[in-house]
Amino acid sequence: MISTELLPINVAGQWRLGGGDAYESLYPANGEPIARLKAASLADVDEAIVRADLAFRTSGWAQKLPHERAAVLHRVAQLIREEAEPLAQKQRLDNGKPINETRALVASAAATFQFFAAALETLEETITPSRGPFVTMSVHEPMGVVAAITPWNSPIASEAQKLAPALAAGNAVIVKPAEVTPLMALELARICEAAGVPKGIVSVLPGKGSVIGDAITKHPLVKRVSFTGGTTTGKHIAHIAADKMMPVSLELGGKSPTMVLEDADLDHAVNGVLYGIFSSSGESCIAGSRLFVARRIYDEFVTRVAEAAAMLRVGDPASERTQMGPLITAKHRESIERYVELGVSEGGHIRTGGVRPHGAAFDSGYFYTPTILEGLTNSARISQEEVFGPVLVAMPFDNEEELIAQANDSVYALAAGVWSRDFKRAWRLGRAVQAGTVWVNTYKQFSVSTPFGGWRDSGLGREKGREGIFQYMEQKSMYWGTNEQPLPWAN
Ligand SMILES: NC(=O)c1ccc[n+]([C@@H]2O[C@H](COP(=O)([O-])OP(=O)(O)OC[C@H]3O[C@@H](n4cnc5c(N)ncnc54)[C@H](O)[C@@H]3O)[C@@H](O)[C@H]2O)c1
Ligand SMILES: O=S(=O)(O)c1ccc(CO)cc1
Repeated sequence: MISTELLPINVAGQWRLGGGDAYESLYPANGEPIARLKAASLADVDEAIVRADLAFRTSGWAQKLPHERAAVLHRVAQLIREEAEPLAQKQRLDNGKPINETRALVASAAATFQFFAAALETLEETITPSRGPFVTMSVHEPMGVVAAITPWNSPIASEAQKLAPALAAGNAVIVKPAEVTPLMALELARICEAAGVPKGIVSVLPGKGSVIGDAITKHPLVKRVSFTGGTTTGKHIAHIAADKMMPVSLELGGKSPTMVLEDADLDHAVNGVLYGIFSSSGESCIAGSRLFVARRIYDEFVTRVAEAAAMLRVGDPASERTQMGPLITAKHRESIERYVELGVSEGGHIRTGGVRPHGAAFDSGYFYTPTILEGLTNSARISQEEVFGPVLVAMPFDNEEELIAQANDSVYALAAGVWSRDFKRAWRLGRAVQAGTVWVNTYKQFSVSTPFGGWRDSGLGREKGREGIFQYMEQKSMYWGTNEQPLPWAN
């Protein structure tokens, strides 16, 4: 247990107990409580947003010069790095990911603050070509209060990805973390305050999405929602946003295809496929959950992937040797088990996995074995729906045309992988596959300077990259008259 005391939440700079129901955050590896807190109430939501709006207008945060705000964000990055190990351990407890993964997420959160601090300092507004007796320019203004709604699967990284550009842009930010993983957002708010972000500019309101997230989205003072989570929730938020004429960005689900061609470096591809689906226990939006393998090498390749999957070290997230930890909750594991049963009822057979691991070490946590299904087509429900767990569907293909048709036959279009030594084929497939991100001869690599987002049901808008900061700003075109030529009605 991190603390037996009820943890305070952050209502526009006031650290206090939430007004909602008390609940416990559980360690997915053993189901034991690690923290207790009270969720935000609807009154907390309203108070946080009204006070955030006041802080936006009066704290001076939005008026700071870019290099001054950037200095604060650089300090946030530095403080995250100074506290990296305790943060990683806390996130391990909150979310159950293996410690090596939580360390990488903490490092990426620091890098994200550093990147947006640098982006802010070097941001250029544009003077546009004039077409009259005036000087024209395009500038950007902060929006006011913006909301960041995040899922449970990569807490500190998802929150940093929204908080850093939104703060860089000069806004006040309401963070609504997933109910089951509230700790990292609270830690980031504490660090932002310590680094010099004025009180009231960051709030953290944990609680049920359908209540707290909904109220935040509908609030008239909230000028933008940046949402990461499931597609159904994202569509619901998009409807609310349409009614408010509010811009949204939606980072949603995926069912990403990985394509392995006959000429691929198979050692490399086996590792890439395993990492793509089984890292983070498959609880990853970009999990490579549909594997298409050239028929000529299908048996050999899938045998190698299945043998390696069965050898993955599933277990204690605290151990540096662990490759796959537990799933997030007992309920989520049940949903994955139902998907595997569905796959079997649709005609699939389990090549490996498909069970809970046995042994005392696993009894009270939410563990599941790396699972591969074969014998299914791309139109099976388990090939079409996001499982969000360690379940791979493997399918052979006969030619490129059929491969692309199947890879693109999905409501999702978030990511894709291509494995081939033939540059021309890899280029052709990489350009033909419909996805927000394509990895060629690698998978699940990220750079904060490269935009990320999905097509179709995988989302709207892009995060990261220098342009990511503009999501949180309104654009303004300015015309400066030069008085060289009178307006038509001049007297
Ligand atoms: N594309 C990406 O970048 C990306 C990254 C990570 C996860 N995801 C997706 O997230 C999903 C898993 O996360 P999840 O189960 O937490 O998703 P979710 O949609 O259930 O919840 C995400 C967040 O939205 C909140 N929420 C729920 N209902 C809401 C409502 N009506 N109004 C406002 N907020 C609401 C939740 O409390 C949580 O904070 C998967 O589909 C995964 O693919 C996408
Ligand atoms: O693998 S995930 O944790 O789902 C994830 C989160 C965010 C991003 C965007 O940088 C990519 C993958």
